[in-house]
Amino acid sequence: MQAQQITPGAFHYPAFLDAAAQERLAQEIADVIAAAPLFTSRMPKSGLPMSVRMTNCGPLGWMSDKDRGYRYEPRHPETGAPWAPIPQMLLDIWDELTAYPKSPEACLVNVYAADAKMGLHQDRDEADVAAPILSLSLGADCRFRLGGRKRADKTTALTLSSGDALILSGPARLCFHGVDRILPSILTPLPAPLAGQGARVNLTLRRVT
Ligand SMILES: O=C(O)CCC(=O)C(=O)O
Ligand SMILES: [Fe+2]
Repeated sequence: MQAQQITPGAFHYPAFLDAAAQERLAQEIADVIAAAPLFTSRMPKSGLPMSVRMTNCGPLGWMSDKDRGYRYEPRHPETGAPWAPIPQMLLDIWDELTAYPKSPEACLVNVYAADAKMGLHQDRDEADVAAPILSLSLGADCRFRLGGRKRADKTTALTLSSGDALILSGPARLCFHGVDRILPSILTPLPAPLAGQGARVNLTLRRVT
């Protein structure tokens, strides 16, 4: 599998998952959503809703609300149920692409409608920043933006497509990143098991503690 290094420590694997693997993953994620319904996180302090809807699997899940802000929780904020385990398929991909000695503890599932986006941010709610972040995308293309470790650093844009993997590791682990917009993608709907959920699904596997 050919990786393209975007910046030191940031590796893009275009078409890492073939169509059959995307379909299998979509079924796993549809099962995760059925067990742990999508919810809306809110920005700390302002309480403004995020445009993505989300859920999680794994011992911990990421969420945010007005009063307590960004954090990991062992239970779904609305149902109170523990998150389902991370599917074996994702644990295998983590081992293959990161070679990190510990398993991921959280898999955040972000579901983007065609008009959803995600502002430039760092993933820094994790105690373990030695571990990479592994991202997988399904469905519509997006314009992904990657910067440096300071918000004002120069950024580069790349397209993330269905089946792509992206790793933020080492010097890129704390780089700012975001999703400018979903690109029109009549040709790449979500795989069948996720049809109707939105335009794009992104998974991030994270080590937290
Ligand atoms: O959707 C993406 O590609 C990025 C998601 C992300 O940065 C996050 O969930 O922290
Ligand atoms: Fe992020």
